[in-house]
Amino acid sequence: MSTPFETVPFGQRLADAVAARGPLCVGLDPHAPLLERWGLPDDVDGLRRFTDAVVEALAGEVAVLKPQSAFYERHGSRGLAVLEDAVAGARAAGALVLLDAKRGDIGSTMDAYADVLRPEHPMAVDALTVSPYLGPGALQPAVDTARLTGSGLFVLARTSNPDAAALQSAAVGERSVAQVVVDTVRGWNTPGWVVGDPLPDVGGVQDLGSRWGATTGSFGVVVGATLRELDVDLDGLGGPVLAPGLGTQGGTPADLRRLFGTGRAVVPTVSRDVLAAGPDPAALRAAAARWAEALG
Ligand SMILES: O=c1ccn([C@@H]2O[C@H](COP(=O)(O)O)[C@@H](O)[C@H]2O)c(=O)[nH]1
Repeated sequence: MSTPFETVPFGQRLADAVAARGPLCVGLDPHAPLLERWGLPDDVDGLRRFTDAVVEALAGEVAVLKPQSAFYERHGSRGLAVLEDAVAGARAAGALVLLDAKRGDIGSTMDAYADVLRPEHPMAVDALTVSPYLGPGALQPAVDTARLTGSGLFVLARTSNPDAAALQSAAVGERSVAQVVVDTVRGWNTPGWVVGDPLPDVGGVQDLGSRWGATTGSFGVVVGATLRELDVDLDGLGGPVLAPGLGTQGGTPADLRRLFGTGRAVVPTVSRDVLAAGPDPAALRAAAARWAEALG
């Protein structure tokens, strides 16, 4: 694929969107019980009506929309067509689109997964969630594509599900798995660093480039708002933190402040707790506004 580029990198576009609209990300998770609650059938027609309603209500309001790919894939190619239209519609209305697909594989396959970050892709998105389970180096093709196209990645580090620590807090030498992930992403946000290089020395500078602003990098991590304590060191990350787990999974705005304080570039993301307010567009907007205010 040949590729024209976003002239402004994802990290800067995200910082600009947050400045204009606040940091809230709303997830599109059209699971069957939710469609039923909205009075919609669990089929492609229901999926489209749900998705159009959420995009219509929120794409002009929130900084980021995060469609969960699984809920579209389960409806086959027609479900993916709904997702393609939603991504285009959301971006046209000014929201950044983070595709939550948690991709991760060996290099050649990762390269293909990363094509969704190219502007000429039928579902071109601004950023993608990726899984580091095959090793940080396996994600390099996605990093290269993101750099080339001015898009972003969020890497699973300390996820919001209750049993995540069983793997993510396991020790690799002196660090946890999650810390290796965070440190790798810190490297990606450092110009010139490649996997295998010594980690950049942040010299004790907290949040070097991690606050919103011109220095926000395009590579972020996922750290759940459900953690009892922040057991990874995010200092000097240089990029944003996507924080899921709010609302239905039990995380609260107070948890977010306890874990991350106020000085980091955190994107809190809420799906079910906002979507449950639909299908009325005003009610959806009000639910998102309530979260935005509580998180403010
Ligand atoms: O650690 C993670 C990473 C991603 N998710 C995704 O978020 C939504 C669930 O959001 P709710 O606000 O709880 O409805 C879903 O798409 C997950 O795959 C996560 O929950 N935790």
